[in-house]
Amino acid sequence: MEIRARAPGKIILAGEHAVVHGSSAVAAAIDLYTQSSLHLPPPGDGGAGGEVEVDLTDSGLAFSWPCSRLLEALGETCRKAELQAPRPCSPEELASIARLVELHEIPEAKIWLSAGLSAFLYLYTSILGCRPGKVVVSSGLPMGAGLGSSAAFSVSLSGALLTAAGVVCAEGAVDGTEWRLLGKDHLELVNTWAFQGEKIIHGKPSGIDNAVSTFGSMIKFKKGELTNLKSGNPVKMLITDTRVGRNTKALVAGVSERASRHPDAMASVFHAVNTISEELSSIVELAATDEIAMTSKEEKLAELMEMNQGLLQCMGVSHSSIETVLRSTLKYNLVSKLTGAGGGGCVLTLIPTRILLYLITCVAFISLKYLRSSISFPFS
Ligand SMILES: Nc1ncnc2c1ncn2[C@@H]1O[C@H](COP(=O)(O)OP(=O)(O)OP(=O)(O)O)[C@@H](O)[C@H]1O
Ligand SMILES: C[C@@](O)(CCO)CC(=O)[O-]
Ligand SMILES: [Mg+2]
Repeated sequence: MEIRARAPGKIILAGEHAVVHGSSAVAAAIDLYTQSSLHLPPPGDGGAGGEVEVDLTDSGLAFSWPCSRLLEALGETCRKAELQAPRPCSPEELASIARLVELHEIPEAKIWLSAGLSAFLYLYTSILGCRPGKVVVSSGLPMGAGLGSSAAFSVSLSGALLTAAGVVCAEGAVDGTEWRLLGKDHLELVNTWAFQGEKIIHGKPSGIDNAVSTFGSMIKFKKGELTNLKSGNPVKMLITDTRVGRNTKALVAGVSERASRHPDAMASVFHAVNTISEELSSIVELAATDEIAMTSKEEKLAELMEMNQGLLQCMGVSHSSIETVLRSTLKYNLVSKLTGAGGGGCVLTLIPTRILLYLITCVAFISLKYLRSSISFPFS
């Protein structure tokens, strides 16, 4: 049996980090996905002699554990958890899982994979027990770059595993693709499991990344509550990857440490971010119908993104590579902000309609010129 599930990455338009401390944030799914393909041998095949395998195709590494070894190390977990209500991974269980991951020598340059492997082992053994199987993971998302690769990993894995366990199943088709969607209740369950995976990778996630990866579209998120945002006119964003690697867990911990050193100052920063996210989400929802409204909507969005970036600098999560992108885009009067955990990773730049119209006019002008010269050429 083969089951395939995919989940998208995301951008955060406003509110990252502050959302961990209770502020609102706004995020949107993007069309880059992580896919998990689960292969299960027929029941009775492999048995206690079988293995649990994971093939991480993007990093070119594969890992496996004999089922008997997993059963010995995890005992209770391998008797399968209550699937409708996942329990958090206890520190003892996490320590046992870490020892299982350490059985493999992961190259130093790819040691960051160990968090993803721990999340994999937790989700696999909690949902399917210690039965043999193989998962192949592939992704179009850059890993550790602020586009929610860890959440897409946890959501696609949870989707495939819960489908195999028979507790969720796909319903309607996604327009124009071979993919089918899960119903609302099933998505809720996938999201709850994926959040447990995110906790293993991130330490203290707010839940925004797994929520937007599970439910898609554009959302406002505050203290675990999700509101769908209906955006009339889509805004265009350019995503620049600084290619500076960083780790969300460490950055989130750094902000919490700063907050405990300067509680009042940081509370004001988080409050300001909350106001920005609230205002941004209401602007997004304003149905812009004519050109003037669209322009003023973009101007407001740009200003709010600029203010949010300033507050992210206050939190200590910007980086010289991010500042270079900010300066470069500012030369063209374009506003940018980091997205996701910062410290490197990706930067968003709002591309206003005026620039798009300018680009379209340039392309039209160039093709017109080319057309004229190609027509006139034979006569000249
Ligand atoms: N396709 C994948 N294969 C294996 N591990 C993955 C994959 N995608 C994500 N991971 C795990 O997630 C980690 C990256 O998560 P991290 O939260 O640091 O960055 P991100 O999710 O890309 O960015 P952000 O959280 O800011 O949106 C990797 O180090 C790895 O452990
Ligand atoms: C930095 C953060 O706010 C967003 C990471 O994409 C962490 C989180 O909310 O879990
Ligand atoms: Mg992440």
